[in-house]
Amino acid sequence: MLVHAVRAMAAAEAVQVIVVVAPPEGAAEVRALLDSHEAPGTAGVTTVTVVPGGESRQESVRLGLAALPDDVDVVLVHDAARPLVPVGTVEGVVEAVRAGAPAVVPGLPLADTVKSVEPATGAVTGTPQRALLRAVQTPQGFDRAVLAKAHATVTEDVTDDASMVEQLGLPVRVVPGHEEAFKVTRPLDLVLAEAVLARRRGHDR
Ligand SMILES: Nc1ccn([C@@H]2O[C@H](COP(=O)(O)OP(=O)(O)OP(=O)(O)O)[C@@H](O)[C@H]2O)c(=O)n1
Ligand SMILES: C[C@](O)(CO)[C@H](O)COP(=O)(O)O
Repeated sequence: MLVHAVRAMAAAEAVQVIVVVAPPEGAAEVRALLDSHEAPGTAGVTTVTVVPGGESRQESVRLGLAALPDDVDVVLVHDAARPLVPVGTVEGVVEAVRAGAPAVVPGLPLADTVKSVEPATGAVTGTPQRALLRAVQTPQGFDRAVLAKAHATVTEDVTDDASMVEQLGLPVRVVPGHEEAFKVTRPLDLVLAEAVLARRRGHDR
């Protein structure tokens, strides 16, 4: 998945530097893995750096940020668990940041109705209006200074970087996400990922 995720990011013309944040004890293994798999279509990529991660997701992002060259002013934070994000989605996020948005997330409308619940009892506490909800994906794009400030300010655990920017009171914009940017988390997701890859290989022939 990591190799596919790196390839997906590298395919975007705007992406010039990739920092892979690896499990601290696995950084050498990750480097070797990437070295043994060429990233085709590395349009504008100049470097792929691997750095050891931290104790938490946020700490790992902070370490990745610290490894970026000084001249990078737009940062994408991507999950290796979303290996099939199409290049158009990546480029859409970059364009929106370059157009002036401090933080940008790709998102899709929901097919399911969502309930909030009391986890201990399962009691439903509300039904948010579905039309107002979006399931957000990665890469999430940021003005670098904004992301750095968010990481220097917010200490509570969050599940995405954009919510840290929300906590700063700055606007976060949603741009169209893509079904193929789904997170490969459950066994069925792997089946779907194989099917998407098989279809893409078929189209390449
Ligand atoms: N020290 C850590 C811990 C986590 N992560 C990142 O945070 C994500 C979430 O980690 P975790 O909460 O452990 O959940 P997942 O492994 O993603 O599982 P789930 O999909 O159930 O959330 C990981 O995938 C990884 O990208 C990290 O970079 N550094
Ligand atoms: C960032 C994210 O992909 C947005 O949907 C998601 O929150 C990541 O969750 P994870 O548990 O860190 O994989």
